Formats: sequence, structure tokens, C-alpha cells
Amino acid sequence: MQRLSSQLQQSNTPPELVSLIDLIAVACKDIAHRLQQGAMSGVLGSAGEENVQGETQKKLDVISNDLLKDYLLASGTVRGLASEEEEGIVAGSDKGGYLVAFDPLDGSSNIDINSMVGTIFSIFKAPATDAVSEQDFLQPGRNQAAAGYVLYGPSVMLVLSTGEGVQMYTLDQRIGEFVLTVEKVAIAKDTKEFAINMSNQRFWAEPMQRYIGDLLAGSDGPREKNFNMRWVAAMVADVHRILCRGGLFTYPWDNREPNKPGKLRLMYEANPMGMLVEQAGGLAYTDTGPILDVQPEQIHQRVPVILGAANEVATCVAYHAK
Ligand SMILES: O=P(O)(O)OC[C@H]1O[C@](O)(COP(=O)(O)O)[C@@H](O)[C@@H]1O
Ligand SMILES: [Mg+2]
Ligand SMILES: [Mg+2]
Repeated sequence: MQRLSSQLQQSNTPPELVSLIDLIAVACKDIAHRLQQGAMSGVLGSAGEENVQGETQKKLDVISNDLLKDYLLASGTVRGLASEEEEGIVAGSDKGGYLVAFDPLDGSSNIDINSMVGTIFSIFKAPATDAVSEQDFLQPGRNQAAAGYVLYGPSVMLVLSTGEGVQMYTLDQRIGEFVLTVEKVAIAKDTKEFAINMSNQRFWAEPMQRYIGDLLAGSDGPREKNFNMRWVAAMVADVHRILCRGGLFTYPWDNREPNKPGKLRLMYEANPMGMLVEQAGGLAYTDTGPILDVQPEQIHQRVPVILGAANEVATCVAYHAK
């Protein structure tokens, strides 16, 4: 049985990064415990506040954010934090070598129906500056030192990349430790499964209308095969399915709010998932090219996302080039 920290110590991961990932794992075990207690822990429902993006915060969004913040800031390994639930960056220790961006609770509308949610994180090396600023975070995802998520499902799983492929760990509740359960994740290049919120169909741009239209036409259409569709409404769970059994996931631009480039956030949703998908042999694109090459302009920036099976992502992207 290979535990998370011993597995990381055996790889080329710097010791400070091992401690940081370990700490994120500890915070997520705490979040998992509160989720499992459900209504008994009094954490369900809305906190009655809005976050910086005008969305209602769930109590658990706030609790998960505070837990991660407290654990990480106490550690001394973190120079600064950025979170979906924090308007600006939060300064950490001057001696900390890393910056962490996170979505403390992804898919939070699933909490009240006891469905899957997760925590997504992205880690960069902190540049050598005197005082940490938002500018330090605005690095392309290609620079990530590590990225991953914890999925709170029937089992609690930590999925991680430090740039040497993607590993999956499962929380062994008997010993309270994440143990290695998948050593090398690989996404098949072709697929017959896609994930998109179909209720937004009439709002999509024309290339996405055409692409999805051709998938829906199945064996009678130009793709000459039938496609299945899934949508969990938690990116973390939809991407987990893709890492386990393949597929394509997209949250495209749509014209409901034309000024917003998409729904998903670059720094703590698209970038970390982009790294995992590329490290597993898939592709992760936005409308201008690979997600990991996007130069961020602000920490809460949104991007259209198309990721998963390499050949299918390339096909979808080609519709946009026509
Ligand atoms: O409800 P929709 O429009 O289908 O959106 C679902 C998407 O929204 C998200 O829940 C956004 O994440 P948060 O819950 O962290 O805001 C994604 O995880 C998911 O893919
Ligand atoms: Mg999210
Ligand atoms: Mg969230």
C-alpha cells in the first residue's frame, strides 16, 4: 500500500511541495468529513451572502474556503492564495515558496441533493518578489508545479499531477490516509461520449451548434457513430469521468451574458484540469488555443473550455476554425 506522502517522496517532487500537497489533502479530509455528516453537521443551505461573482454562497463554500485558508496559511509554505470565494489574493508567509489558487467547493449546487462535489487546486512556484501581489499569480497554466482535485463521491479521491503523469489516490477511511489506487491515468484518444449542458443549446455560437448537432445525428450523420451524453453539473465529477473512461467535456461561450467569455474560471478550474488532462494524454483547449498557454489577465477570469479525448477535442476545435 503506497501512501500519498511516501509516493511523492519517491518521485522528484521537492520536499516543500510534498508538504504543501499533504496539507491540502489534510484540509480536504476535513471538508470530506463535514460533507459526510450532511444535515447533521448543520452545513447545508445558503450562507445568504454573495461571492465576488454575484453568486449565492453555500455555507459549505464558505466553510471549505476558510478551512483551506487556515491550514495553508498556518503552514508557512505558501506565499499567497487565490480562491473563488476571495475577491483579492490573500498574502501568506514571506518565506513561502508557492502560490495556490483553488476552487474550495466545485459543483456546489449539488450539495443539497447529496451529489458529487470537489475541491480543485493549482500550485505555482512563487516568483522572487518582495511582497506578493495579484501579478505574481498571473502566470500561464503551463508553469503549474502541480495541480489536482479531491472528489467527494461514494469514495473520496485525490487526483494529482506534479508533471509526471496523473495519479489517483483513494481515501482509506480505516487509516485516514490517501493511498495510491491508479498509478498512471491515460485518456483514450477517441470517444463516443460527450458532456455539455444541453439546455443552453440555443445560446451557443454557430460552430458549437454544428459540432453538437453532428454528434446528436449519430450513425445517420457525418460522424457515422452514436454518442452518449452525461452532465453531472460539477466540473470535478465530469472531468473525473473523462480521466476514468474517456470522453469530451465542454462549457463553451454562450450569448446569455455576451460579455462573459464563458462560465468556468481559468485560474482554479480550467488550468488545473487542463494540466491533468494533458498529463493523461488528452487535450485541453479554449477558443484561442491550449488552455495552458493562456496569459491570465486577472485571477477570476473566465474561459470557454473544451477538454478530453485528444482526437475528439481536435475535431471540435476544427469546427471553430471552419
Ligand atoms: O449549472 P451549469 O450551468 O450546468 O454549470 C455547471 C458548472 O458550474 C460549476 O458548478 C461551477 O463551479 P462552482 O460550483 O464552483 O461555482 C462547474 O463545476 C460545472 O461544470
Ligand atoms: Mg467550480
Ligand atoms: Mg466553487
